[in-house]
This record gives sequence, structure tokens and C-alpha cells, in this order.
Amino acid sequence: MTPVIKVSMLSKTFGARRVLDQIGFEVAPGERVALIGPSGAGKSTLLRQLVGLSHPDRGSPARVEVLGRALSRAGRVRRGSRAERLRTGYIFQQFNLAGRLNVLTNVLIGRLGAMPRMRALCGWFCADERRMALDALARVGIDHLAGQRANTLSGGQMQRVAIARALVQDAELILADEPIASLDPRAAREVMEILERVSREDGRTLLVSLHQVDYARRHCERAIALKDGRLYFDGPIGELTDDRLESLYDNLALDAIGVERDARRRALDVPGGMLGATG
Ligand SMILES: Nc1ncnc2c1ncn2[C@@H]1O[C@H](COP(=O)(O)OP(=O)(O)OP(=O)(O)O)[C@@H](O)[C@H]1O
Repeated sequence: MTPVIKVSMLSKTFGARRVLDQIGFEVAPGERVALIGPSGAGKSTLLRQLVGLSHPDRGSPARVEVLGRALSRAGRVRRGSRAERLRTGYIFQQFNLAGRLNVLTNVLIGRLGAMPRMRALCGWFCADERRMALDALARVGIDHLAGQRANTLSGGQMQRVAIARALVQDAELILADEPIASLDPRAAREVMEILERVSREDGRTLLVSLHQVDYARRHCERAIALKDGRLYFDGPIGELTDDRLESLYDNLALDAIGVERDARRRALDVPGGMLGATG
């Protein structure tokens, strides 16, 4: 099966600082993968590489392939066609909605890339497109808010709009960069449940960066951990033991990264799976 994401020898340097250092991994269709690691480890930089918002170091042997298409090679980005770009949905921590537009229009924006250019320029959406957007809003539980201005929503509702937009885009791959970092615990749980559900039900691949490790354990089957720009762990979520987490986060109290005390007791200490040095 062709991987949805295939990255090899990916390095990214800002000034004198190497933020990503020879990263390599693959993600299979339908996998739900949590991207974790301390602040500044390179998670956002990595996600941005997967949509061409950033390019690898020029002249490096880096290869980034997404949905079977080479996105960058030797530091050069290939933007791809509108249709190709639609296949990846990107969800931001800060929602990225047009605050003055209503919820339905914000969702319909996900269709713009698939519409004839003239109609897209004028923002003329047909009945089928509106129905599709309403269906997507119903799936995330907020179709009753379709006519409300986006900037009047709560953070959790805004993130549901962003997910509905990725659904009308029919994105096969959803990349989410700390989608719950600004949400209260209840909204965070609901948003993660929705992301897991749309991945499970539709077979969409999910790569989500998270600060709170319990959400990774609950909603993802695999974790990729970065530390100081290097791949530190890549394996099944069950192998991400508390000891490994403590070493990943330099002995930061586990409570600080959202690990519940009773979950600590349950965690298995399975050998193998660590790739890099500790500490
Ligand atoms: N455009 C840029 N120019 C210079 N430095 C950058 C740029 N983008 C990111 N960095 C630096 O790269 C490092 C990694 O940043 P990145 O945002 O990828 O980390 P992160 O793991 O997502 O962190 P956090 O969890 O805090 O969001 C940081 O030191 C950051 O300051």
C-alpha cells in the first residue's frame, strides 16, 4: 500500500539552528498518528513541510512525499495542482476562520479549490455544495449554527467548523497543528473525539500534534516524538511508556503534559521502539 506520507532525510535549518535533523518516517492510509515532543522540538515546522508552507534545506537529500506526490525534493517545493492540494486538510490551533463570515460560508470555503475559477472568484455556491456543507456541520454537531457569524463562536465550535471545512474539501489526509491547545478540557475532548471519528469512519489519515499526551494515548494508535529536531520515538502508542515520556520531556512532571496518575500505573514498559538518545 502506498504510504500517505513518506519523508526521508528531512532537515530544516533556521540561521544557525537545525530545527529538523534528518527526519524519516512513513504513515499508512487511515493511520491516526500523534506528533508529540517538547516545545520547540520542531512539530509545527514538520507539519508545515507536509503542505509546502516551508521547504527543506536547499541542496539537502530530503524527500517529502504526500499522497503519492513528491512535494519537495532537494529543497525545492512543488506546489501541485489545486486538486492535489485539496486532498490535504490543515487545522490550525488558532482556527483560521473568516470571523465576519457565517459558519456555513466558512465551511464552503473548503470547496473553493474544487469549483470552476469564475464561480470561486464570485463565491457562488450551488445547492449541492450548500447541502454538502450542512451535512458536514451536522457530522460535527453544529448544523444549528450555520447562519451564525464565526467570530461569535466558542473555541470548540470554531474548531468544529475547521473540521467541517476539511470534510467538504474531502481531504484524505488531515494535518492538525495543536488543534486543542486553546480549548478547555471538555471542548478538547469533543474535538479529539470528532477527529478520531472522521478518521475511523471515512478512513482519513490523521497526523495531529499534541501537547497533552493523554489525548494521544486515547485517540491515536501511533506516536512520533521529536526532541531537539530529531526523531526520538516512532512506534505504537502502547509503547510510549511513562519512563519514555519523562525522558522525552526531560523529567518534566507528567501532570504538566496531561498524563493522568492512574494512566501512569497502567502504562506498560515494553522494550524497543526508542530510536534516539535519551536525556
Ligand atoms: N520561520 C522561522 N524562523 C526562525 N526560526 C523558526 C521559524 N519557525 C520556527 N522556528 C524555530 O524553530 C524551532 C521549532 O519550532 P516549532 O514551532 O516547529 O516547534 P514546536 O515543536 O511546534 O513547538 P511548540 O510545541 O511550542 O509549538 C523553534 O526554536 C522556533 O523558534
